[in-house]
Amino acid sequence: MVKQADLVIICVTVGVALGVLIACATFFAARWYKKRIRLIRSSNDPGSTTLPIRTNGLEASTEISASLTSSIAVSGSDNLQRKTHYFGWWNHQTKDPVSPASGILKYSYKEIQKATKNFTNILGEGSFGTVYKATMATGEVVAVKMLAPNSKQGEKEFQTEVLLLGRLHHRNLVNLLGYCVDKGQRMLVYEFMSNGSLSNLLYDEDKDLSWDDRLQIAVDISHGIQYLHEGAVPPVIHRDLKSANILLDHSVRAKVADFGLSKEEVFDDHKSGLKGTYGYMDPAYISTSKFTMKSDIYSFGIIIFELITAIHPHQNLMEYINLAAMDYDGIDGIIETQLVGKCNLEEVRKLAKIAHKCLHKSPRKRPSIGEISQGIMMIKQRRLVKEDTMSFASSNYSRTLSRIEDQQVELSRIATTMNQREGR
Ligand SMILES: Nc1ncnc2c1ncn2[C@@H]1O[C@H](COP(=O)(O)OP(=O)(O)OP(=O)(O)O)[C@@H](O)[C@H]1O
Repeated sequence: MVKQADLVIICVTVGVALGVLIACATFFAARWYKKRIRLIRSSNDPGSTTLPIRTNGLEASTEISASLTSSIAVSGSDNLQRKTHYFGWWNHQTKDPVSPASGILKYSYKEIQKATKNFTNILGEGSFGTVYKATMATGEVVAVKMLAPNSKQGEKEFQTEVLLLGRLHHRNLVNLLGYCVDKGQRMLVYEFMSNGSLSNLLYDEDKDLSWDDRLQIAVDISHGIQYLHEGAVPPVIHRDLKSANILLDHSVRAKVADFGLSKEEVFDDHKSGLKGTYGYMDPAYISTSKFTMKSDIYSFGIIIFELITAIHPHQNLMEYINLAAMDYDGIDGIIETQLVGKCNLEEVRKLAKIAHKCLHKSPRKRPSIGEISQGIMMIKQRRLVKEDTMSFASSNYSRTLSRIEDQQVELSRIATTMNQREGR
């Protein structure tokens, strides 16, 4: 029989255990409830939902709206088009859609009108609209892209461009300085790239691009893409890499331009919803409609071959590449004539090999932008080491030569002294 005292002890123990259990349950339930409330609040406030852009040694600087990045970031499918509802908050805040935190300036129509001399100084024309050269009140020279009227596609691209570029900064991306939403017009203000586009430089008659320039341009582009793919969090896919979207500054340093400007009209298969530019488009994307970082890599491979051959992808570049791939030195036969005899063939072959890997049929087998970047840098560095070794060798040789000359002078001096003594 259980004694009464034991019964009391058992009851107290069970009671205490039950109390502790209830206290724990209440504590965890309260924490879970608080967390949920916080999550609901933040999801209702797009402005506060920001994800950091990782610097990763790639010179990123600010933050990016989560709602935007989820539509731009890597997904493997055609997210950009499907997730346009994320821009809903933009449409409800048309007064000043860009957060001041983005660090870009808002201009009035009048300011831009004055800076462009009433829109007379045209730099070029793209599917987005006309691009003007402008001198702002501060004296700064900029490029102004004016959105063509009634362009729905352009409207979306405009939003993407302002939101994304306003927060992505890298020395190899064309910097967005400001924007204008005024008098029914939408404009983007960029840093001015005085040497225009790579395609203009490659295909204009009076261009002059040395092999060194081209190698440096390849390095610059790779760094721009590396920042997008590996520096930004979440990663960003450009989707329309081509020589026309690579701009060059006064010292022929290259920057990647035209983010978020998907151009349906360039590729005439509207039904498929494919975006990009014919000739640069990854065949795997065409067959699967899945756009990945490796599709950007494919386009970059085409740009590298343009740098080597100055053959436009619309002029059977792929056929020349395939022919050249049959021999180790096949690329020698399609190097742009301007470069023949003025470039290091070994370097050209190495760069072509990297470009070839970018065009691999299977996207998975294409290298990452980090690997490509490293590969191109190695071509440059190897040359520098060679030059260093040669100059070291030649400086050693001249030092030995001058030592021999010194010794000869000394010997002849001794001989003269001895002769003089003997003569005395
Ligand atoms: N930041 C800039 N600085 C100097 N010139 C520029 C700048 N941006 C664009 N341009 C000039 O304007 C032209 C048109 O540019 P835009 O980006 O609108 O079109 P695109 O890229 O050539 O073609 P598409 O938009 O059809 O792909 C370019 O070829 C270039 O010469």
